[in-house]
Amino acid sequence: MKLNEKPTALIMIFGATGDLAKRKLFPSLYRLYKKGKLSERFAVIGIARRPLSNDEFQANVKNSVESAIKDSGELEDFVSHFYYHSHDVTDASSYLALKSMAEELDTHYSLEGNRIFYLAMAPEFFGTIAEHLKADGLTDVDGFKRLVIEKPFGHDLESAKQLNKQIRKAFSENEIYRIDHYLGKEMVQNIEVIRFANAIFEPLWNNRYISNIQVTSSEVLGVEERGRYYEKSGALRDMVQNHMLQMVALLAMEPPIRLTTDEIRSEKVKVLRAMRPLEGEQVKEYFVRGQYGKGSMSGKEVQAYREEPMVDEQSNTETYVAGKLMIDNFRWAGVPIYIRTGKRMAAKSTKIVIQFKDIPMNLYYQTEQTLNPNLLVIHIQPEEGITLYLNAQKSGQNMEATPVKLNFANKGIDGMNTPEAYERLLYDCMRGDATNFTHWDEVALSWSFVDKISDVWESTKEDGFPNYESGTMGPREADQLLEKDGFFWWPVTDLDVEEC
Ligand SMILES: NC(=O)C1=CN([C@@H]2O[C@H](COP(=O)(O)OP(=O)(O)OC[C@H]3O[C@@H](n4cnc5c(N)ncnc54)[C@H](OP(=O)(O)O)[C@@H]3O)[C@@H](O)[C@H]2O)C=CC1
Ligand SMILES: O=C1O[C@H](COP(=O)(O)O)[C@@H](O)[C@H](O)[C@H]1O
Repeated sequence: MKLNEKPTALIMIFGATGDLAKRKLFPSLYRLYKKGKLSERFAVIGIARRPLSNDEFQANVKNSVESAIKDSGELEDFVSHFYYHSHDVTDASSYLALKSMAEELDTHYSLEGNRIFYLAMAPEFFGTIAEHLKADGLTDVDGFKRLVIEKPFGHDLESAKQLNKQIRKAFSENEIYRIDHYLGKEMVQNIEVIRFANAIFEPLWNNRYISNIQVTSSEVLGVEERGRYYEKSGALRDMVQNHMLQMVALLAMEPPIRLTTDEIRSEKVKVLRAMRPLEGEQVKEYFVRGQYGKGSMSGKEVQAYREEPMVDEQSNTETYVAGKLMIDNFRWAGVPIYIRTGKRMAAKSTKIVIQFKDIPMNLYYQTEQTLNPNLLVIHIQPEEGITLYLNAQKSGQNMEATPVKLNFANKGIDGMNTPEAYERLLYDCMRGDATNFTHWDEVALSWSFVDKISDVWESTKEDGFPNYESGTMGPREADQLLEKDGFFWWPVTDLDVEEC
């Protein structure tokens, strides 16, 4: 399907009264509609247990769009495409009613039998829903059928395999769209373009010129209302297994022979296969875990993780992870890729810093001082852009090198907000482009890497928890992880350097 084509489909959202649907899915569908990317030939069935009429459901959709988007208009037309079906997904008898509703809407909107099943529900229901969809004939369609699955995809490799087996009974691999919303972010998608469309970077993108890479995704928010889920997940499963490893795969992969879904995925898989697995004692050497204690954030006292709702007061769950990854292949041998992510940190920031190796000698002026290394910084969020830190002679200075920066701010170009990750991903799914969704092989490899770490962490209680104060950048051990290699974490705030 071409980029400007307007897809036609019936979208069934399971979990349509939940938080994700309200905050992300409805506003994203609205943006697509408003931009003319959805044809008039679409319909949405919202599915959840609570009884709602179509009118009540449409009012909910309207409210959620209005709260997310300031200048929303044309809402009546938009919400008229939404229908509601009250249904307990564990109740086998109610799928047939859903089927006849789907068929009516298919005819009414001429949807050509295209169906998207979006599972915005707790993962324990994913397998059951997929099996019922097949058993009751909802997947017997003339057009395409696609299953969109939210994270977490399993709790470990074993449970992920089980889940995959269940959903594969009803959908083939190329009909499954596993969401990793980081892959929908503008600047995450830009990693490939920065690397493969610039003659100045690709030749340097290897262990001869890069000394280390740092990927940070820090959050200011704590665990909020998600204690029940987070207690079983922790930062390793919640962020590292998916978003962090996906960013690493994009940074480290070889250029694909073509920009097709299969070729890109196959290169990412090779990176994940080349990641050095960690066993036993090595986990301690390469990974650091943390848990936030109380602290002060923007002048307000906040409570420790162990005091959050639905969290065990002796919890051993990590809210912070820092790690060193080694990709044992020809391009990356010897280059550490450091990752860190955590909650209740000093700033909300996702950033990638590529630190280049020092030049062999400093010819300039204060030769006893080393020059600042060249850095390429990819700002994923909240700001979006690229900064290149160079050394240059400042006017008036004689043969003296000073650090300067070249800045490209993505949002500064036309003042427009870049599309929400979910907006892109929904559109991609409707168009049948699975490039920015994770293939089963990537999921499996990520789990097998992460499982080794969680096995060790779960069998050894961390006595020092909580080990970082809310409002800081994590535990001291995370700094030591880099210090022992002769590096340090670059700050997530901009370096105080003059712009050229
Ligand atoms: N919220 C977010 O920002 C994010 C969420 N996710 C993932 O998205 C999924 C949904 O999350 P979220 O929206 O936060 O969850 P919520 O708990 O807010 O919503 C759950 C939804 O499922 C429905 N539901 C629960 N049990 C049943 C049942 N037996 N039959 C039919 N419907 C049922 C609920 O409605 P009712 O009670 O009326 O049945 C509700 O609509 C999860 O997998 C989560 O991990 C992923 C990333 C971000
Ligand atoms: O998937 C998740 O991501 C969010 C962070 O996403 P971001 O787009 O705001 O960076 C995280 O808060 C959440 O715990 C996790 O489940």
